[in-house]
Amino acid sequence: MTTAAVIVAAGRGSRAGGDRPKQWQMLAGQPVLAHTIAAFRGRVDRLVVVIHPDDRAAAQAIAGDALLVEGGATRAESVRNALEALAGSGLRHVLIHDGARPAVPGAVIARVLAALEASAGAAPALPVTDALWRGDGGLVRGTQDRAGLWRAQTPQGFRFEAILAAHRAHPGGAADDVEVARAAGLDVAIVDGDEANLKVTFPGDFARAEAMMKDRNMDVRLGNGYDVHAFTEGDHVWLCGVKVAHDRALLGHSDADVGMHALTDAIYGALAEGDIGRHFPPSDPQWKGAESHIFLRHAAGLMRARGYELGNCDVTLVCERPKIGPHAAAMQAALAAIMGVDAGRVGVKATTSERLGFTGREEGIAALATACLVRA
Ligand SMILES: Nc1ccn([C@@H]2O[C@H](COP(=O)(O)OP(=O)(O)OP(=O)(O)O)[C@@H](O)[C@H]2O)c(=O)n1
Ligand SMILES: C[C@](O)(CO)[C@H](O)COP(=O)(O)O
Repeated sequence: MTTAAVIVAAGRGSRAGGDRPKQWQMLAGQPVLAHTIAAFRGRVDRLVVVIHPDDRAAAQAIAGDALLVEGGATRAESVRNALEALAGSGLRHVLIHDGARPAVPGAVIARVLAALEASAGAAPALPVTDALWRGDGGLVRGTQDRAGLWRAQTPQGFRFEAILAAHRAHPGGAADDVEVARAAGLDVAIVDGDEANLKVTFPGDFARAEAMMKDRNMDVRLGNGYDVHAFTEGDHVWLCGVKVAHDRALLGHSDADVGMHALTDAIYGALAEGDIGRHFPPSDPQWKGAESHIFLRHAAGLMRARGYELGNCDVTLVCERPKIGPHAAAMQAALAAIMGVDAGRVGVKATTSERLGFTGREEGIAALATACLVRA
């Protein structure tokens, strides 16, 4: 395991108003916190959500496999509780994010992760663009030079052991984890933040966050993939990540998983990134006999690096035999795990070609796939 995300959501949201804490109010049909958790799925190896003890039942309903940890009286205490819960698990990096920032773009998370390769800490921020005043009693009393001033956002990322030690040594009262890290002498790189990554703080922020999400959901990309592999002698085939016993095998440079290849090409297609052959040339001997999850994992990684997430995908296998129905659920689960998405976003089905053509004559298997990518 290398990277975890800690999502702090134990506050009471007193400034946001409403009949429940802001992270439990609805936004685009789901609790604020459900959007925040979804933004990190598939991007980190482990998720921790820090909750208030009163919210355990609500949190269990949306947390999936995330670890739930109880928070403290301040944000810093909540973060510390999560870091202590992760201590000793061999983590390299940790991203610490406000549960109240539900519209964090995937590209911001990717920028923080990339910057951590060269720095002990990295955090997104936006430069201050408005003039700054000091005011008192309703009057402007002075001005403040804005040069070099930034508006801090999250996720703030750190080498795990370094930020754990920094929190243990800090006296408390820090506004964020960058302050804690700097107090311990760590360098923190600034990466580009995003206006969409606003923190829901006041009542009007719910509508702003929802508008940001709607704009983003309009950026939809479709890709299709098609692949064929011929039968040869053997006793099993690999289809959509599942080994299926059969009286033939599929012939190919890799493991010839025709369904996974079609899906991988559909994702590359949606990104205008060519096909598997461009990224893993068949002329390169290192890919001989390669397991196809390497290709699909790469396509899913590229999708996230470009700031997209999988809306859904659908694979159709065309063959007379083997029968796919009994394996379809396992295939959905295998593809979903490789791409880091819920199985409900992955369709796998099959058809025969009514004994017509090369699939009908059982000379090989064909596969078609469609992938829908949405701006993360
Ligand atoms: N004891 C606390 C306080 C805050 N937070 C979390 O830290 C994030 C940023 O804090 P803020 O926006 O100040 O949230 P609240 O403390 O809930 O809001 P308010 O100050 O308006 O009460 C939020 O996701 C909040 O849930 C936390 O986990 N534990
Ligand atoms: C961590 C933070 O989101 C950085 O902008 C912020 O400091 C926490 O929120 P608060 O409103 O300052 O409590």
